[in-house]
Amino acid sequence: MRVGLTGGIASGKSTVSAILAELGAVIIDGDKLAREVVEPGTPGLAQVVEAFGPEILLPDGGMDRAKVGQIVFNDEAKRKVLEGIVHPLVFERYAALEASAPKDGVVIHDIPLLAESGRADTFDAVIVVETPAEVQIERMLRDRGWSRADAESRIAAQATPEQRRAIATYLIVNTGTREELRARVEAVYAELVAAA
Ligand SMILES: CC(C)(COP(=O)(O)OP(=O)(O)OC[C@H]1O[C@@H](n2cnc3c(N)ncnc32)[C@H](O)[C@@H]1O)[C@@H](O)C(=O)NCCC(=O)NCCS
Ligand SMILES: Nc1ncnc2c1ncn2[C@@H]1O[C@H](COP(=O)(O)OP(=O)(O)OP(=O)(O)O)[C@@H](O)[C@H]1O
Repeated sequence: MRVGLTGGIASGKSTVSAILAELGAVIIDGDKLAREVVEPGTPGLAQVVEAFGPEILLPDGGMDRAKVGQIVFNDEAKRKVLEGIVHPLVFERYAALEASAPKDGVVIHDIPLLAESGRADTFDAVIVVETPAEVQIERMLRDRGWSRADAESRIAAQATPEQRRAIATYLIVNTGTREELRARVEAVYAELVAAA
């Protein structure tokens, strides 16, 4: 069973995906793939440098993610350029990983931009993790050291909660404790296994 997992930034996707992994699901992590395709020495990073200039490189040859984030979350056209480079490379990786994933059981595709991609209906089910914007912002200020404006610009670059709800088979509202989150994830996983 192929399941999409999505949610806004800092909504709790990675926490949900870690619980699902403990329960036995196979996880394919979109953010991780998006980092791998621009690692030093990759054709992906060469394309990013061609588009954004060598000033987005760190002295060690890696991509300066903070700098690229500052650029693309304040300029939609530049964000589209970056996405035009990274997303096709990520989808290639997905296809390869999917081909080698086990054919039975539950495979979770953690895709931050699933609602934006228009590909939700290619999955057997979609889990949406939802957290109020104010909580997302507080977490970004606390964990990432970003300014409120940085946090708000990331949220503004993403789908709205209504757009995500529209693709949800299972909605996980993450406003309670971690224990409550775990209980809800366990219930959703039991339903997925029953349907697989
Ligand atoms: C701009 C970059 C360099 C910033 O890196 P940084 O380390 O600060 O963030 P990280 O990659 O950990 O992403 C954190 C979160 O930001 C959000 N985010 C990332 N890219 C985007 C985007 N293009 N549009 C909207 N939100 C995004 C997602 O919620 C993601 O979970 C990086 O996010 C990136 O390369 N983005 C383009 C690729 C992409 O779209 N990735 C997301 C899904 S595949
Ligand atoms: N129910 C909860 N109670 C308290 N803290 C939580 C809860 N759910 C998630 N968190 C915390 O909120 C932060 C963001 O969660 P997580 O990393 O899972 O989100 P994410 O959606 O994967 O984020 P990103 O979009 O940045 O990858 C983490 O520090 C996590 O431990």
